[in-house]
Amino acid sequence: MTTTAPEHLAGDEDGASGEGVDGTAGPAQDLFDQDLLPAPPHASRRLLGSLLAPLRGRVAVAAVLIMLQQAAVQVGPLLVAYAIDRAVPALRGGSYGPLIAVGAGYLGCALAAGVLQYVFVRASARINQSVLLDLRGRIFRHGQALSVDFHDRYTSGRLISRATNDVEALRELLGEGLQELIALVLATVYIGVMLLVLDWELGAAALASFVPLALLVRRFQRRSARIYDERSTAVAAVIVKFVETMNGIRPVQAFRREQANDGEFHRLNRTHEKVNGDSILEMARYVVSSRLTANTILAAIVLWGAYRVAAGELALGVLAASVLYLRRLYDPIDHLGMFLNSYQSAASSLQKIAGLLAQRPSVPEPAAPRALPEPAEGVRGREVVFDGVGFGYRTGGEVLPHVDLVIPAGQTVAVVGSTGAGKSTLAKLLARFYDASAGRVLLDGVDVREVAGAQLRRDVVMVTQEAFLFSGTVAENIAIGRPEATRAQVEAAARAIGAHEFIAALPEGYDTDVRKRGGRISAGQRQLVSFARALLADPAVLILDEATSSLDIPGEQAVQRAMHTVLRGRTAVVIAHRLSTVEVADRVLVMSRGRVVEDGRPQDLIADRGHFAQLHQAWQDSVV
Ligand SMILES: Nc1ncnc2c1ncn2[C@@H]1O[C@H](COP(=O)(O)OP(=O)(O)OP(=O)(O)O)[C@@H](O)[C@H]1O
Repeated sequence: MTTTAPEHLAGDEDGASGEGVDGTAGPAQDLFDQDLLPAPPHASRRLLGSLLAPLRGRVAVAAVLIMLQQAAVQVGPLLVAYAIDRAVPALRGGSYGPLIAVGAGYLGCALAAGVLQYVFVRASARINQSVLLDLRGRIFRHGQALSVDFHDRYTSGRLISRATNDVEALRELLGEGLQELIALVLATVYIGVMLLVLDWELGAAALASFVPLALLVRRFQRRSARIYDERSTAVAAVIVKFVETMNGIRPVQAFRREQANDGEFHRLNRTHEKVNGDSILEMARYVVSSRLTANTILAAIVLWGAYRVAAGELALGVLAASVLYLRRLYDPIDHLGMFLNSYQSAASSLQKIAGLLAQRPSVPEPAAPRALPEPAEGVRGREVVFDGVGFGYRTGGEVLPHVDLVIPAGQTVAVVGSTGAGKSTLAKLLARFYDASAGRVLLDGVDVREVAGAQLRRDVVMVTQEAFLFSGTVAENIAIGRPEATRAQVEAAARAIGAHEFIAALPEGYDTDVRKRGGRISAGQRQLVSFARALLADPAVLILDEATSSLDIPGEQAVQRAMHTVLRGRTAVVIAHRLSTVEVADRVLVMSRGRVVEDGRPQDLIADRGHFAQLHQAWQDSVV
């Protein structure tokens, strides 16, 4: 099943610029439309192995415990046979000893089995919790480590589904299913041996009865594997739709999408329900057919056994014990179905998680990072070079055909151009959210692909329009790029860009939690906070992508004033729609269809009467 609609969410989440929506080729049939991502063979088995490997010792202890527990449980029918064939005749002869021994043995075994089970359940619960803790952590870390390119295509709803629904499926398997299976396998082995020891003919017949039962199990397993794949995809689709709608609740309500969304959600919900129904039906079919088969076999064995008892070939106690053993074997056959259900569910979930974890960042860390040279005395910025850079998003056509550009250290460059011209893309290549498909982006002569991620994030900071705030206080949000900053430094940064007044007016000032009521912060204020954040991070290269677009005129003027201070000495790339922003620039680049079509000082470009002159005129007209 494919869920194309949620892909739009990726664009919305990524940034407010509506990326991916007007992509040239459009994200038609992307592999990422599917839940199952490509993974190397046996990836899920290897994943499970790597999760259990550190717990080897504990797994071994749990295995010994369950073996002992099953041994204690399976002695019961043997004691019954002894009671019927030996203790009862002895009692008739006046000897109580054997019967007392049987009673004491039965009690002792029951006690031992109970204690062992308790210890085993505790041990295996600890193993399960460790595995799940590890797995959830891995999914989260991996999701964070994967490049923006991955998140453009794989929606956050799917990621949530992996970390919740799929981990939960594994929890069910490890929690209950696996314990039952181990107990069942061990019981089968013990009972098989006991039956053969008691009476080899009866034992052989009982073991042969496994053939039809195994065939039934196999058929059920095959069918439920398919159903479980469908089920986990259907669950993910429901989650994706839910997350998409709730994340975009404002546009949903603004555009009256509720009814259409209801319809779509209902459809996905129904698909989920139907797949669930199929799974229950399949289970019911299996339970009925396996019970019928088991009971028929049991009836045949009882008849045959009774005939042999009558003929004096078999002791009554042995027949009774054999029937008890067989019942113990056949009774859990329903559970085996349930176990197989949770096994299928977990196997399909594990495969999806393994597929996710097998993804490698498209913007990898360099194997041998190169340090950026120490800046020259008095220089804060770095030289930026685009050397024959070409780029296209994976889901679209070519966006930047060929860019050659040199920005000397300390220069402020404004990038202007029509919507979709490639301005943000240029900036994102510089911040290395994506890697160029051709050519190189150089920082002080070093290819950004060779710079360690940590250094690059320190040296190149991008402030975007969305101005995302993390949960936490305003001060923490400003200090994100420099957590060691003192409160005085945080305040100084806020003052420098004119954010101090509104922050001081918040209920708890800099300590106001931005996610709590009362800490609600407007779009413009969010931009001021993220601007202060960038200032405090003090990068060598600052990219402002429409960073002042949500500010009102006084707010913007405050930022304009601050910009001169903020940008002085550093290299800055300012993507601007407003004339006022361009005024701070030493140089203007005009982009059209991924190419730099004009490049020069603002006043020179105005004099040249080209694109920029026209834009400039239009701006001036709109201001008047
Ligand atoms: N994540 C993405 N996946 C696919 N295509 C994308 C993505 N982001 C942008 N594009 C496409 O690349 C082209 C350039 O987009 P870009 O955001 O760089 O333009 P822009 O000049 O910054 O536009 P705007 O001024 O509207 O923000 C557009 O056609 C856009 O649809």
